[in-house]
Amino acid sequence: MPDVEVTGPPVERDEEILTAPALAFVADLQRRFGARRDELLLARRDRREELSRTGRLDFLPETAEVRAGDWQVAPAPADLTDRRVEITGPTQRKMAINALNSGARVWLADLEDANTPHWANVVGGQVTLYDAVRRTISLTSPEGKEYRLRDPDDLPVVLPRPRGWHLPERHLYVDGRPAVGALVDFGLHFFHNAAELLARGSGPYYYLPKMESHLEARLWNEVFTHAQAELGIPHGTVRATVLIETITAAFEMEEILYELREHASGLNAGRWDYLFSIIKTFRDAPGDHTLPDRNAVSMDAPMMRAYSDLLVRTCHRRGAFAMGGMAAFIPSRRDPEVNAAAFAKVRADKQREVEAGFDGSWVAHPDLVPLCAEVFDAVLEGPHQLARRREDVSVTAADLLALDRTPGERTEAGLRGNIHVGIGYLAAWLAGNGAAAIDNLMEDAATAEISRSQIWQWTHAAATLDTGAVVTRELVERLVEEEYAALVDAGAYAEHLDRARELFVRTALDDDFVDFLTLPAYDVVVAAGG
Ligand SMILES: CC(=O)SCCNC(=O)CCNC(=O)[C@H](O)C(C)(C)COP(=O)(O)OP(=O)(O)OC[C@H]1O[C@@H](n2cnc3c(N)ncnc32)[C@H](O)[C@@H]1OP(=O)(O)O
Ligand SMILES: O=CC(=O)O
Ligand SMILES: [Mg+2]
Repeated sequence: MPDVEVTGPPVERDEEILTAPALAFVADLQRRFGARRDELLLARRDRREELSRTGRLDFLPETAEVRAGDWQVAPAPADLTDRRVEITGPTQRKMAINALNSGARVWLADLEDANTPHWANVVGGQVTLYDAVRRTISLTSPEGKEYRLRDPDDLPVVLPRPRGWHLPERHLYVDGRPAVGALVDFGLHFFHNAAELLARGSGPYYYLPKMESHLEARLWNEVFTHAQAELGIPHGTVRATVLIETITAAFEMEEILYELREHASGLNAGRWDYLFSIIKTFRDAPGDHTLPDRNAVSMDAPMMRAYSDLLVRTCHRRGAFAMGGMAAFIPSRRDPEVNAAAFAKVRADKQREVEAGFDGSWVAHPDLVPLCAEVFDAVLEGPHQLARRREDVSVTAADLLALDRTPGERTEAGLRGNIHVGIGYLAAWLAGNGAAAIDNLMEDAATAEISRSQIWQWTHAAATLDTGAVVTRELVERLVEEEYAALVDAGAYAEHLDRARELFVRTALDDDFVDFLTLPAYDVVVAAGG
């Protein structure tokens, strides 16, 4: 068996991305850092087991000095000082061009929540990013529509988001083992583009998802340090914005910034994975940790406010940007009523963020870029509001864990919605689309995780609904049949619905809780040769 083996199907222009030196670079990352990543995943499991026994979590005593210390992250590079509007989206070519033409300051090029790791997306995404860096990206759609960069000299800064530490890349083997997906995504992008970006006055900048501890941030820092040295890129060129989207990471915001301080740009309030993490972490802990309907948990809930305020305070104290998250409401160019409702809700969300001190925020659709810009323009006096230190904020462990003070009810409509979205989204995912609009909401891997984990928790806790009905396996199975029938009638992704239902039922109901929905879903993709 060769040291490095690509087992994925052929992808257009893969020979430009999977070159021998690029694969050697990724293999080197895998050999140096793969074992440590495996250890960190095991540590996650041990910690979760402890949390499920105690139901308690606190700031780490062993890192008190870091929290008390006087340090700052590296100053922002010139092209990353104004981040008031960031558009997110998959690296599919048409959407990439639309994102680059959207007027946003940053495009989060998503290889994660909004992406499925079909080999065609993994390699195709790298081709898109390669062309985007060099301003050569264009497309003629099957309908004959021409897509070109409107102004190649004035484009958003591109921040790819590699996969989280948990996902393997099962189409690329190093010494007989699947490489770590995150190292493949980062490694290929960095290898092909770091020097080119520098030559163009920018740099290799990334979003880092789903970390659960500062030790995981330390590993990323080691990867950056090594990758830069290996390619002769000056130390400290990389900039990373870390999503604080797990409950354990919320207790280690300072430590995560500290580990990455020579490469850190900011933190982002990834509210959807954060909710998933809360449900997952405390799903079977002693006491009642159930939350109301997914859509009832707003950013005004005390625990979400505490999380968001702590993030702004931590960032600004350390000279890092505080980035807002995603309001899931998607505008519609066809339905004025839906459009108006989406605009009003997104506006309220962005208003809350700018008032809380965030320096910018995310939108999921190009039509929302001007709205987000308008809200931040009205408040920001310069490119950011780092000077607002938020010293008024004081957040305790109890504030972050105030699940029981979250207003809202558990309803049958909520339960049904979780099933509808979960199966509908998984069908899209299996077809290769990692983001979908379902009932005018943006759904991606993070929101689907909430749907299935909430059902797991409600069922295992025998939670009661507003009707007085108890959530049982039988009730869920009956609603699954009904929602499945509705999805069949609707006709979208018909050939994937059976698999999607099977995956959903398994991950929402089996006693053995799967850490990530995308792990068994990826098995299905790989088995189908995708
Ligand atoms: C929890 C988190 O991690 S959030 C971040 C991850 N999630 C995401 O990034 C989701 C981003 N958003 C999307 O993928 C899309 O907006 C969807 C799938 C939700 C909806 O997409 P569509 O159904 O195509 O929306 P719609 O029909 O209104 O799109 C209109 C146009 O805008 C484009 N568009 C929509 N969203 C985006 C986007 N985020 N980036 C670039 N272009 C976009 C469409 O491609 C379409 O282009 P066209 O007119 O040239 O054909
Ligand atoms: O990645 C963002 C989130 O909300 O999850
Ligand atoms: Mg996320």
